Amino acid sequence: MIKNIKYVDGKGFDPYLNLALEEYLMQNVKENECILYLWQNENTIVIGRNQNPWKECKIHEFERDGGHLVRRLSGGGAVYHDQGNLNFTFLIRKQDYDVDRQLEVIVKAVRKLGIKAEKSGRNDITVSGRKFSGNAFYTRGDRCYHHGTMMVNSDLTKLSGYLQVSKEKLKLKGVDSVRSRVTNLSVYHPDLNIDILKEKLIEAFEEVYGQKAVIYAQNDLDQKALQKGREKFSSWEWLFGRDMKFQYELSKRFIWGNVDFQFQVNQGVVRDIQLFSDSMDPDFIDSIPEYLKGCRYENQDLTAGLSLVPAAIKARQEMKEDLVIYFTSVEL
Ligand SMILES: Nc1ncnc2c1ncn2[C@@H]1O[C@H](COP(=O)(O)OC(=O)CCCC[C@@H]2CCSS2)[C@@H](O)[C@H]1O
Repeated sequence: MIKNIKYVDGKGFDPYLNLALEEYLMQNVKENECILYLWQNENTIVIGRNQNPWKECKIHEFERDGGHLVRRLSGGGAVYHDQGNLNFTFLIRKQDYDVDRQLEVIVKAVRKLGIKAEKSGRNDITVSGRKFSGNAFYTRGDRCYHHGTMMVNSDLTKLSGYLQVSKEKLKLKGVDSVRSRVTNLSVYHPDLNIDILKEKLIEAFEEVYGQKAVIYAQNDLDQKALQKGREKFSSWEWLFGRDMKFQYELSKRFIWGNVDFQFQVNQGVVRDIQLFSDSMDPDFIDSIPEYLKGCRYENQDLTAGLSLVPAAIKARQEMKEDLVIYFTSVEL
């Protein structure tokens, strides 16, 4: 039985620190307590725990434009966050975990604004058939969380520009583009802003749980533990070094011929590589794989590997240069 409800007002916009705080709150949630954490990220793509970042978004373009990529603990798909999006997390012990009750808080808050929100499918909340909130869930031992997004006035051009959603997935959802699937709450309530939404969420939280929410004392937080969490969430290993076997293919036509690369990447590192080419210099092509094996599957490392390939003959020098130039900017 929930006896205490608490509220955490997220302060910064650093996605790695925010996720560290979310995990910390989960680890520290007490029995009979429900914590509602409201938070925002700046310009971030959050992928699900088991997702392949290279497949889900245009990482290089996004990071070049100042975006942050984050992998969360919960499963599900990739979502885009900016300061027009508010995230909520309910942190709670397993015996009191109740997704319907938690969702009631969200739906009730939005309905207070005169917007007809509805739960839809496995993890969406929609208005007029369009998604403004995606939800995901996580359990560790007897601690759980349920979190979700709420788009108030997010930049939908960026959202659909950086996320790469497969045609199959869109078809499955019965839409033909990412953009047509989502919406902002401000479309239905032009004066809406994040502060008003927060207010309504707290009101609904108190009504659904039948008590006053106490503000969670943030000055008692263990800063060391939070920094450690932040390091984990921002580490290369956590983001890319997952134990996933996958294959990539790249194709490029140069003046001197066509090259098809097939990469086997595991834990972010090229384990195997095959090259197919109609080049007139097969020995040169054959010499490449051993220099790329063991590189990280990222432009800089692959380019560094390629630059070690010996190419004494002038024609080979030119081929090598073409390849290095190609690998400095190709979208992996
Ligand atoms: N911010 C946001 N809100 C709602 N829907 C979004 C958002 N960004 C993208 N999308 C749409 O959802 C699908 C992915 O839907 P899909 O159902 O695959 O995944 C999710 O919903 C996951 C929600 C995770 C919520 C966490 C809460 C705190 S950290 S992230 C994407 O292709 C877009 O069409």
